[in-house]
Amino acid sequence: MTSVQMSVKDEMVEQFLDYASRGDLAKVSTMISHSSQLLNESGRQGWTALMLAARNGHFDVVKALLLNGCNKDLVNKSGQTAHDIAKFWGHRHIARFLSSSGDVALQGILPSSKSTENETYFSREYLNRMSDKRTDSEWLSAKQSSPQTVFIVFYNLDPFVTTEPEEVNDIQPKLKLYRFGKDSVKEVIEKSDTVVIFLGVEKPECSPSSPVSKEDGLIAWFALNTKNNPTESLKVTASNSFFLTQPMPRLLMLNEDEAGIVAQARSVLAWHSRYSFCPTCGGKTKVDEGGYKRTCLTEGCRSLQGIHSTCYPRVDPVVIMLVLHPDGNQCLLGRKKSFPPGMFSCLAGFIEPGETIENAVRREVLEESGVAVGPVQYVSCQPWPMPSSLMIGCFAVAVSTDIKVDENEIEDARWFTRQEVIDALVKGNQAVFFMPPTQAIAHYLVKHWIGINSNL
Ligand SMILES: NC(=O)C1=CN([C@@H]2O[C@H](COP(=O)(O)OP(=O)(O)OC[C@H]3O[C@@H](n4cnc5c(N)ncnc54)[C@H](O)[C@@H]3O)[C@@H](O)[C@H]2O)C=CC1
Ligand SMILES: [Mg+2]
Ligand SMILES: [Mg+2]
Ligand SMILES: [Mg+2]
Ligand SMILES: [Zn+2]
Repeated sequence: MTSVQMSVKDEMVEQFLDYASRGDLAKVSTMISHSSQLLNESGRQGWTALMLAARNGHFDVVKALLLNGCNKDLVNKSGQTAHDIAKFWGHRHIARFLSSSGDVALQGILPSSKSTENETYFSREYLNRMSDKRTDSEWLSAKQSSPQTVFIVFYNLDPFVTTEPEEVNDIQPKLKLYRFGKDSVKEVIEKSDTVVIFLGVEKPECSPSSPVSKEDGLIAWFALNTKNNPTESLKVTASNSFFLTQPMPRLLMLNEDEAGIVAQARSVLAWHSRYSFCPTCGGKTKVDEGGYKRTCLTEGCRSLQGIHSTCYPRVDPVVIMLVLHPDGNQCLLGRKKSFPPGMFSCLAGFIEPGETIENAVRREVLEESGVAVGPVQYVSCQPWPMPSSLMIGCFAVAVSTDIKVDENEIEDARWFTRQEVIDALVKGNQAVFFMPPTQAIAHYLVKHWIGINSNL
């Protein structure tokens, strides 16, 4: 670095420290938004902006610095932290604030994080997957021939469902997976293009009234997918049964137990339908381990040496985030061109290789909306079997508020006030905008921020 560059930088640091010391929040915030590296810079005697703000009792500046991710554990040349300094000079509220955990810096913006796991649609584990049985081919084939075993059938990844007789005329009837026995699916299973996967066994508490299988008391579930319309050969008894086309939004009409089963089955079956050949050599493969592996049939293929991820079902992690305004009372929602008119949702994006959840949140929000994000907090996740994503739901706090939409990705993004969001949740499509359905994690994140019981 040249001496001219050095002095420009020194001058900036000097000015930044001066603003922090004098409690000029607006100037401090502007400088951070241009250069976040200033946050941990120090001047004379190793004093940082946080220490100077703490020394002079500027609580709002201390909060802003922490919110932007400055390190509160740095020490000056006398070995004092910002906390020590605040305590020494009698600013007890600042000292208390600095001594509490990092999360407290976000108080009033982020809702308190609960340690309990939050259930979302598609996330319920109705079955015990019993992965140890996937390699027990004898056990698997005994289960496939057991009269108690349940088969669910997909045709081009659309599940075969039925409606409850009394619900047929409802505007939006609840759908149920059609549970076939082994004899009804015999012909379909024998077809060469059919893939059969083992899903698991019913947990005892799930099936109190089901007949118990005589071999080991476990009722197994399998799913199969075929590319040829199997309606003829499925000995269907119920007339109000059909293949559920258009997964979105119709897959959201199942009950919670079955939504979890479909999340598992459809994702694995979609993987089979897209990866029929070996990704390493392009050769033919065979289905192994109850449908949880595809093994290459080409002798000497590299995928046969050691363990390779190409042989196992894939999951794509996606971050989905509710970005909160620094004032704590607005949130950022966007809309894609493909959304129904009037609908806004959380921003979302695929995690890229070599990226953390937090960095993916910051990158996607910046790319799509131009808003810079500081702290990120994980909230909950949701399997999304279209075809095989895991939606990782987060809250994120914005550190800049100007919006510049990337029109290639989204059509619009806006800050909505808490009241506008409450109206959208309460009034549905009578409000300024409307939200995705309750089953989507975007809906859940917004409700969770507002503090409404997410089961309502
Ligand atoms: N459950 C929910 O509440 C919501 C779910 N979503 C889902 O989140 C997912 C990701 O959101 P986007 O905004 O589309 O992501 P995105 O913002 O990363 O943009 C999508 C683009 O990323 C590229 N891409 C990178 N990796 C990809 C992969 N593994 N699969 C497909 N495309 C990939 C493609 O060019 C694609 O057009 C979508 O599948 C969407 O259905 C989105 C919003 C709400
Ligand atoms: Mg994107
Ligand atoms: Mg996106
Ligand atoms: Mg992306
Ligand atoms: Zn191969």
